[in-house]
Amino acid sequence: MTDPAAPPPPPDLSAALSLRGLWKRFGEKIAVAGVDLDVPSGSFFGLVGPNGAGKTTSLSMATGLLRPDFGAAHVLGTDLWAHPDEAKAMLGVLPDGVRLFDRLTGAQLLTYAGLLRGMDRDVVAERTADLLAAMDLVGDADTFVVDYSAGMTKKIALASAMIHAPRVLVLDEPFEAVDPVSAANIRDILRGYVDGGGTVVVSSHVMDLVQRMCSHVAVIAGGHVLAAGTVDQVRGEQSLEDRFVELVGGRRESEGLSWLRSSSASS
Ligand SMILES: Nc1ncnc2c1ncn2[C@@H]1O[C@H](COP(=O)(O)OP(=O)(O)OP(=O)(O)O)[C@@H](O)[C@H]1O
Repeated sequence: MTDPAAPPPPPDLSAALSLRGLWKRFGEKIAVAGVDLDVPSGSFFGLVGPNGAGKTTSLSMATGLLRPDFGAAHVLGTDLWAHPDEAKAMLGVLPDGVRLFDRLTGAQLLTYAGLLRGMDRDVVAERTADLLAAMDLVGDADTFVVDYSAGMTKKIALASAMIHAPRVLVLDEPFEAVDPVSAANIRDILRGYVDGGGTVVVSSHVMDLVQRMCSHVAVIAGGHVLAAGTVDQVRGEQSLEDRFVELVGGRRESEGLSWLRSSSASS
């Protein structure tokens, strides 16, 4: 946990993402309370934490979607809030609760994402075809995104985040609503991306997936980082899930819901 009085250490300019002293308050609610975090370049980094822990708020501030009240974020040594264009060119982001231009078809949306990034039209066409194939969306390339299922929408949003071949991918819950075969395909794509020198940051509630897939993990709760390091360092001799529960606490006895048990229903 960060001592609010202590100045944060200087950023790690070699890290893919280096967050220092990030704070965010919404009205009375302090969502993020002094997050310091380094995501090593070339890592597959999992961000885990209970509901409302501050994961999405931290990732939004780390990727230029939300301005912090205090603190700084560096992307591969570039100060995000001082040089947003330069830093954002290196980032691919799958935000939480994606809102897309859904009156476009899947193919049009990818083309639009590539052209917005200033890419050459031929390269965009080639990558659009590759990404549609990789995401198993070729058959729905000409369907409007508004008519996509939740999992298909997640996949086309992920493809949009990748079209400019960013050096760092930041993905908020990328596997939510995605079917197991597509999830396995996406995991393969992400592993290949990391093997090729990219860095992936994923937030997830699925501990087993993070333990299997990620090289590094940070546990965040109450707006603070409780533990961070390699997955083995953080989990020690336990499973990541057990370690998470130990760090975060919060297991509740369900006695309070005795009225929900049919055997005790009397009124
Ligand atoms: N725009 C907002 N206005 C007010 N409160 C907000 C806003 N965004 C987030 N919060 C609050 O900040 C806290 C952290 O939210 P955040 O979405 O970052 O959590 P999270 O760890 O991503 O949660 P989850 O796992 O449930 O997605 C929560 O208490 C949330 O209610």
